[in-house]
Amino acid sequence: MDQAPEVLVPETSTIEPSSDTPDPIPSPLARRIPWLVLAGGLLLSALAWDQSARSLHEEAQHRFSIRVEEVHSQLGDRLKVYDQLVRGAAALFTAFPAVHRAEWNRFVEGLYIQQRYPGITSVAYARRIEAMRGAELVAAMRADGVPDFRIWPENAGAERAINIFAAPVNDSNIRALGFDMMSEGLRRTAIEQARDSGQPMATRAITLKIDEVSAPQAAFILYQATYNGDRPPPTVETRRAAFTGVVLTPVRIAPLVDGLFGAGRHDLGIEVFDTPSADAEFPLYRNDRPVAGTPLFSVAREMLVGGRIWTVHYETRPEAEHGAEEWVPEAVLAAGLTISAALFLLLRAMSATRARALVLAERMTESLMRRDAERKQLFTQAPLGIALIDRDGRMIDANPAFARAAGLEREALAGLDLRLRAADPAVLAALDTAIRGESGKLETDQPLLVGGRRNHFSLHFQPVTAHGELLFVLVFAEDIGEKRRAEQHIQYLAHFDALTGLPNRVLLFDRIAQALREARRDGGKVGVLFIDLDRFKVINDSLGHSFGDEVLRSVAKRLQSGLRESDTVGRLGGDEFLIVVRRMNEPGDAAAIAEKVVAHLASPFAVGGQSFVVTPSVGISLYPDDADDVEGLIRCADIAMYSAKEQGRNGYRFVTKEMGAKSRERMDLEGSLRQAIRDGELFLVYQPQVDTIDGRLVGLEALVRWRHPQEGLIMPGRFLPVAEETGLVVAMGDWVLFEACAQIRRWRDRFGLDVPVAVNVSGAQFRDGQLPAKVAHALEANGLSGPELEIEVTESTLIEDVPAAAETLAALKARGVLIALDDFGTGYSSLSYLHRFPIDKLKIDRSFIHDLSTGASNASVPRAIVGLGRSLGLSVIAEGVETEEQLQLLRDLSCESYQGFLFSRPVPVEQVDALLAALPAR
Ligand SMILES: Nc1nc2c(ncn2[C@@H]2O[C@H](COP(=O)(O)O[C@H]3[C@@H](O)[C@H](n4cnc5c(=O)[nH]c(N)nc54)O[C@@H]3COP(=O)(O)O)[C@@H](O)[C@H]2O)c(=O)[nH]1
Repeated sequence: MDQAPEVLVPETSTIEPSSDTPDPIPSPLARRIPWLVLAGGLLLSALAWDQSARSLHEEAQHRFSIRVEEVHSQLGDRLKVYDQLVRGAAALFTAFPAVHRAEWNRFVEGLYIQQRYPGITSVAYARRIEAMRGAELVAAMRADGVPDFRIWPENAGAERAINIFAAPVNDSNIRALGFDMMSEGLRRTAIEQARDSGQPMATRAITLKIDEVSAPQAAFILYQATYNGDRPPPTVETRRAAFTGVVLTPVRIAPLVDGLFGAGRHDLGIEVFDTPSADAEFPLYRNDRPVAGTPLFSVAREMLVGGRIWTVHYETRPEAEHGAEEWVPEAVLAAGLTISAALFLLLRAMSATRARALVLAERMTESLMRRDAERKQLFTQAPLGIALIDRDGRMIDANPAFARAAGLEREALAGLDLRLRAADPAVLAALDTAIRGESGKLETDQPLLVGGRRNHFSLHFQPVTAHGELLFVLVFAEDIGEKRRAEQHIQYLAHFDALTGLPNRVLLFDRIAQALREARRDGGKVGVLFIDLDRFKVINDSLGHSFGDEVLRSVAKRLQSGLRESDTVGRLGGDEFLIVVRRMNEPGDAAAIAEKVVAHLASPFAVGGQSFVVTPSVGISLYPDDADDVEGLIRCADIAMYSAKEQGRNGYRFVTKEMGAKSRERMDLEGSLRQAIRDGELFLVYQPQVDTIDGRLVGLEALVRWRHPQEGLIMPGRFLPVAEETGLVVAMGDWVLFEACAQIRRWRDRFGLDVPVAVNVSGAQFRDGQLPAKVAHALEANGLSGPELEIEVTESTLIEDVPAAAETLAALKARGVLIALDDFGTGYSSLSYLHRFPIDKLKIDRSFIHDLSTGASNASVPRAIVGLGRSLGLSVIAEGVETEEQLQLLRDLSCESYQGFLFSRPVPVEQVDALLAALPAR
């Protein structure tokens, strides 16, 4: 079985869960991973944010430094330009000492100071004069076109520097003309420094004269001294001596600094201090009002301006502290947090998904394993044989049931070529058809495989394909031998009698019908013989059913012997048999068979160590003489059989028209009896039982009669057999029992009756199981205690089922009633059972009494019965006593009581009334 495909299964029947099934619950580490990732993510986000903020800070600082450097150097450059300006202007005086005012004005105008030199209000020249020579200067200036020129202030020092040129020409600069620069301390100091150094020198912060009135603001004046001669004097003394005046440029600081920035672009805070200075805390310039709080960055740089040291404070402006990337750290942080949270959620979800996937995987694995194991179990334990055959007809695998069905070892089946080994060619054909893709079914009574077990099999061939390709052929083999045998048995039971093996009623009917068809077609007669065994009921009841069954089997064998092949003997049921005689020429043929039947049964039967004779009563009907259908023929034969019985049994009769009428009467009787019970047509008569010696009344026997509305009085001998056959005897017996008890009540009330009244109970009543209850009810309903009533039961009834009979009698006895055994002596084994029954009285059957008088037998039986009764303490009564002779014999036998026509026939109630009334009071 090595080459077996996936469907092959090992011999296993248990389903074990897999040990390597993954744990569906995530490990603690796996559960922590999302949290670790979250913590790591938060940390990295914080670090990234910090790093980003730092680099942004450093970048801002770097930007600030560069910007400061840029602004500071621009400021320095501008001041140097101013410096160059005054130097250049001074050089003009060196080259042309007699510069005229108009030339000066043109020179300055050519400088475009307003556009190029922010903050410079004018480029002026102050000439040094001695105080005494002021008037000359005034006269010369006025002559030179400045009519209002005057020197101011008037009370000046010995040395003066009078502002004679101031361009560009405007009102302010014109007003500044004549101002003595040396008259004011700050200016004079700067001028003297400029004179002595030969370098441009600046005043400390001042308010320009031109601004004093309008808008005071910080300014300084840059001075450059001019000297006589072509070259600058080399020493202080020579410079003082050659000093001719100063070029000066008043510079408003605010425009100077503001000019460094574009319009409205004060990205830096700037404060310019003139240091060292007493007013250092008051800046020369501040480009904006101070803001609350500390700036992000600030720096102080120094600058040499006209011999003075300026300190310039730079600081970041709030609006410019942060660059365009200010959002970056927050964005980095936000992104980090978002990514961390997303990662966390993703991992959590993945962890949960994984857990769910693991659970799902485990369930699927378990399910698959279970299904696999179930499929294997199904295969190995299936009661149905299953085999897999490949496309070449070779056995791939087979389950144990198939091996059993084939009658071979399972191992021996592997690789077996079915084409060579199939026992039945039909199996081979079905296999080939299945290999071609068509399923099929067949039944075979051959072995599945050559050399295997022969049986009846049902086979189903099922091709199994995938994508149109044949994988293998599944063969299902069912051993239907049992089923077939059961079906055959059922068939047999349906047509044959289980006890005797003879055809039963169904088959008999069929055979008669067949014979009738033949006779109709070919002509001729059909005979039906209805056989009933005489007194078989007695055998059955007294010796037991198994004994009776054995007798029936023996009878069946004898009936079969001597019959023609074409004739059929069957059993209708009970002790009734039927013989169908086909192709009969004349009635004598049937008579001959009937005689043969009587003759065959005549010799004694030996059953169970006993030898006895069974006689038959045979009724014969003929087709087409008596009836032309099955039912009619059987009914006629049945009627004829009854007639044979009436004629003394052990013989045969052909059916006659009169018999048919009698049979119909019998059926009519059944219907009428039903009605009689219902309509109260039954009544009781009573036969007295008297003492053999003195004729004293010792009891009464109730006997049923039927007053038929049309036919008058009908005796029980006529209707009781019908009542017993139909079961009506139970209802009838119930009525008799109750009516007798009611009569006892009446007689006791009227006449003080003190002898028991006997009631006959049939076998059917006794077997009913309800008798004790019914008796109890009848007694109670009529206020009787029990001994007033005597139950008569026949010996054969008791022997039928001894334990049940003993139980019923015990129950009756317990209720107090008396028990009499009727027809005693006619039974077969009565004596052996007597001691088991609680009996009070034995009734000697009237046949023995009759025989006494006729001399047919001696008195041995009545004597034995009387002796038995005495020894068992039972009273004994003889029935059917008709003559004095019989009575005398009974007296001789010491039989204590009797009943019979000699004393009284059964009489109606009224006559019993008279009898009782005549009795002497006791
Ligand atoms: N289950 C029941 N069986 C009953 C009932 N009533 C009667 N029977 C049985 O019917 C059989 C015939 O009874 P019957 O025709 O009433 O005959 C009885 C007597 O009339 C008859 N008898 C009495 N004395 C004589 C006689 O001197 N000579 C003579 N030839 N016949 C006589 O005997 C019958 C009583 O027999 P037994 O019961 O055995 O004492 C009969 O078997 C009845 O038992 C019933 O209600 N239920």
